[in-house]
Amino acid sequence: TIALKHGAHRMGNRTDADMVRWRSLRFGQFIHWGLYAIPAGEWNGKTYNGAAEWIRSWKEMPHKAYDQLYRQFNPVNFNPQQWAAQAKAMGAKYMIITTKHHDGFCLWPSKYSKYTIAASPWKKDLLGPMIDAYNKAGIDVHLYFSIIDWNHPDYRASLKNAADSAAGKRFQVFVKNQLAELLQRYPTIKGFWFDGTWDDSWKNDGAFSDELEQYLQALHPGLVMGSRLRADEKGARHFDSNGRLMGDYEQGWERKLPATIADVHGNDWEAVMTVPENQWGYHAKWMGHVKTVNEILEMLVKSVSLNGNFVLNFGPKADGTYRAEEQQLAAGIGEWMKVNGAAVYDGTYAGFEKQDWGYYIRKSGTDSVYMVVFNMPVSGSLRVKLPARTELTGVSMMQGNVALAPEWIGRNEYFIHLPNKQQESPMVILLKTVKGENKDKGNVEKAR
Ligand SMILES: COc1ccc([C@H]2[C@H](O)[C@H](O)[C@H](C)N2C)cc1
Repeated sequence: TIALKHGAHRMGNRTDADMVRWRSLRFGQFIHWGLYAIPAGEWNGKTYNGAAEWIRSWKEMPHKAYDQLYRQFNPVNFNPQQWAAQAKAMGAKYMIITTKHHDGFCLWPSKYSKYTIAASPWKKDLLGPMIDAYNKAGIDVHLYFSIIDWNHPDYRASLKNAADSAAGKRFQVFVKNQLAELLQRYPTIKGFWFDGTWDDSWKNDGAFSDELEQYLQALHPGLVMGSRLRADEKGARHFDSNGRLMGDYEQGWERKLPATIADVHGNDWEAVMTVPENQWGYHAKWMGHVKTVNEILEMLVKSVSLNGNFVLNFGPKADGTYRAEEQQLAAGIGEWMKVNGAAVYDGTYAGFEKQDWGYYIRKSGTDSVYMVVFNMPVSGSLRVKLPARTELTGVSMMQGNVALAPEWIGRNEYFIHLPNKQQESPMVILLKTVKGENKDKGNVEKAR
């Protein structure tokens, strides 16, 4: 291995209470909200085909015009209690809110910037009421913070000369001050979700990102921060130059999921997902495919089956309301989670051989294994192959707690014959297992 001062400092996952909690939550809500919701992907009658929150980088959008939008930001229909109730009904257990996106506009009245909500017609802090409402609803809050800041005069994508380096140093002080300010103002937040850390100015100062992580942990012990914050002193990001994960979980799964358990290398990880193909902030015209309830449920269940968290993104309008598609999606997901959430919360990789019908999820630290069926076989019979030294002591449908009698079909394999092959939504079956020898057939009958 290469000697590193600013690479990973920990082998293996964190095991402290704050990380155990983060891992148990499994399902989060991302919220991208800011000035970009005003143009909403359109300007001067033209539609921007990129991500709405990046419209300032569009050649048709003059920077000056974008930078004046704060004068119009007045979310008169903002209702944080309603937002929290919607998230709770959906079954989200944590929420990540954009404190400031790459445009640098702060949703809180930061004393380190003039480009904040205090300068808008709304004037008042938006983060505090949100954090209070979500915490009251029993939902943890994490803060998204973009290092890239298109508004700040000292931001540099790369440091080309002494003047750049001086600006870069001033900018690092600004970043540290704003983060400390957020922790001081919002002491109940559980983590930071860093973004905009791909520019050379950041990548080439791994030492700063390392010191910043340690500074924030010292200020707020237990804080959960993903790998996106970090570079090592050789410019390696997420994974250091020895291939070891930096930060508390792998944070690279953006609009994509790992395929198999091998892809996650035993690390904690989290996937973040948009409802359309690539829109985080509110875009008036969603183009292309909009994901359905069952598609999102499969991504959530697959993530948990591979030991990860899944976060679904919402982009509120400039007035503080949600578009109908997002409201319907939240409600539909919530309906399924109300009945089947036990299979998701506190879920982990089960250690069973993957089958085509869907995913296994083990309730953390127990012998209870859930089968979440997405692909009903034409036979209506679900194949289960038990891992070594595992015996099956009970099988039941989650819905209605109906007992099922599996058929032993040789060695460590069983068929679970389902009475009804029809399925409109993912079906959950609970397997009770015990550690033991894979004795001869029918040990389920004996155990009954
Ligand atoms: C492909 O380059 C990207 C894609 C997404 C992003 C930003 C999005 O604006 C959103 O905030 C997402 C979480 N982040 C990675 C930045 C650069």
